[in-house]
Amino acid sequence: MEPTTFILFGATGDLAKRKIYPALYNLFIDQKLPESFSLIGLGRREWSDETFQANVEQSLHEFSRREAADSIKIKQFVQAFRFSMLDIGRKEDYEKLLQLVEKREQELGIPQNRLFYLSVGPEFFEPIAANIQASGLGSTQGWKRLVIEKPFGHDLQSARELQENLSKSFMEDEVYRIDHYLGKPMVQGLETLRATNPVLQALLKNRYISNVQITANETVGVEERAGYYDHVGALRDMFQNHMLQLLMMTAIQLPHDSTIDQMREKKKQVVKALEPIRKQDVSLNIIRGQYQEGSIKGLPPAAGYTSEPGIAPDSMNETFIAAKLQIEDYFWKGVPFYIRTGKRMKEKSTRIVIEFKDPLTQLGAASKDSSLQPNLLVIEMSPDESITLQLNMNDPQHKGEIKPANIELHSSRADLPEAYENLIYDAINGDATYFAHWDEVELSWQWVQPILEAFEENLVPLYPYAAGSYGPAEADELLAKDGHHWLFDSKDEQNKESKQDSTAYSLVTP
Ligand SMILES: NC(=O)C1=CN([C@@H]2O[C@H](COP(=O)(O)OP(=O)(O)OC[C@H]3O[C@@H](n4cnc5c(N)ncnc54)[C@H](OP(=O)(O)O)[C@@H]3O)[C@@H](O)[C@H]2O)C=CC1
Ligand SMILES: O=C1O[C@H](COP(=O)(O)O)[C@@H](O)[C@H](O)[C@H]1O
Repeated sequence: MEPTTFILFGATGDLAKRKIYPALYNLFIDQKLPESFSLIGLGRREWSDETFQANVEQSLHEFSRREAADSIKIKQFVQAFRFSMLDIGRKEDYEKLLQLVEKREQELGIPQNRLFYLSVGPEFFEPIAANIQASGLGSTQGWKRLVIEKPFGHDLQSARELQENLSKSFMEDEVYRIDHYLGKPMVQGLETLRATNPVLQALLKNRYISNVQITANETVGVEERAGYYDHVGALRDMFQNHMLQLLMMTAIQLPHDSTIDQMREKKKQVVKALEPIRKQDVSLNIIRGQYQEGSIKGLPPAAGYTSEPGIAPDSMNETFIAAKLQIEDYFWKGVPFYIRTGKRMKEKSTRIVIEFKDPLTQLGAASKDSSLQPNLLVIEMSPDESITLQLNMNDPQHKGEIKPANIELHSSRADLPEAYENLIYDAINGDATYFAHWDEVELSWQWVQPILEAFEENLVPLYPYAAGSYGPAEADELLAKDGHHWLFDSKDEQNKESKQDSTAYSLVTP
């Protein structure tokens, strides 16, 4: 791996301590960091290197997936860390930073490979990129990369403006837009699952598939992020980025071992093929909701959204969204994709469910056997990671009866890398496969824009739902009018019964 200087804006912030330091530490333990690695943390606080290192160490104790008990390893890890005070708007701070970066490069005898990680609010992306360029930090003799956190823009126009400004300082292949869902191991495995298994590849098309459901439900509420979330809502926070990326990763068709360019082109084609939604039709296909007081898993009632600290009492911001989308291409035409995401839901669950058609009904069998459950392929990403195939089998104890059987594959490794580990590793190695390309981001905003406008103009009702539920009843009706229902929820009685009755074959992969 190439020697790297990791320059972290926002080194004193929440994301750095909860995600970035633990990810770097786990890469270090797994020997997946370059041998010559130097990190320079930036913020306005007057921290010495020692205070910075102590804060990093503390964050490992609090947030690392691995117990950070080996004090020798931790000391080795943090000795690469230095701190420099920097106010984003002060040009002279960048000159001081350049001197420190060059000093460290000389001390370590390493080339000028610089990775700038912007773990700061989006209003700072442009001034930082411009100052990197103006100060000479960006004129390296090695490579330079810019890793930026979400959100990338607030709507289509602001995203375009941001892109235009960033492109004055960084080329597109130097920009790594983080979408942490693309770092999740199950998401990264989707393409391989399909491309290397002809049995799945053959079936993943409209001829055999009834519908696809993508869910990212959370039990947490707005937490301490009211200032951010109340201006953003579920549509911008989750749907425009994470959920549409999951849709692209589910729908792309690629040969095994395809290149990054092929993958990006195919992802782009998927969003391009999404049937556009007109502002006046938004309420037909999109349900928005806001959580009210309610109890999750028998705990004391959680406050309603508008009673949360920092939220406007009359806020019309959505904390839930459910949508029906159609991909107008050769493979998926006619297959509805249902997407939903919400806060304060009954359970934490991120999953993709693919429901297969019932060939018996299709072939016009005299009467459909109502005990038959649909075949399902379920990809669970959170809280556990697994792949389940639901099939129908003869119940050996009651001859002639047909029962669903779930074949569940899960990894025996309890310590799978976290999304940030995968993504930071890739950024250091210059592999942008699992980062969002500008074309995808722009097309996603383009598709979402009429929905943003319809919400702003109040053309879509804001349905209340109780905390601890599965969202407003209208989200169920969205599917019911097509003859479907949300699958694999624990309230999914049909599925619950079938699970109770079903034979489970649990396979653990090495
Ligand atoms: N926290 C999370 O879970 C997630 C965050 N994100 C994104 O990550 C980014 C960072 O979020 P988060 O860590 O939560 O934010 P915080 O508010 O916790 O941290 C902000 C950081 O920015 C620095 N900062 C603010 N103003 C200035 C300035 N004028 N000059 C120099 N540094 C400044 C602060 O340093 P100091 O105060 O020392 O100046 C601090 O380190 C945001 O874009 C957010 O949307 C994305 C996904 C999840
Ligand atoms: O990006 C975000 O994601 C989290 C949910 O991430 P997950 O990996 O726990 O599913 C969400 O809570 C947050 O609001 C959003 O900004």
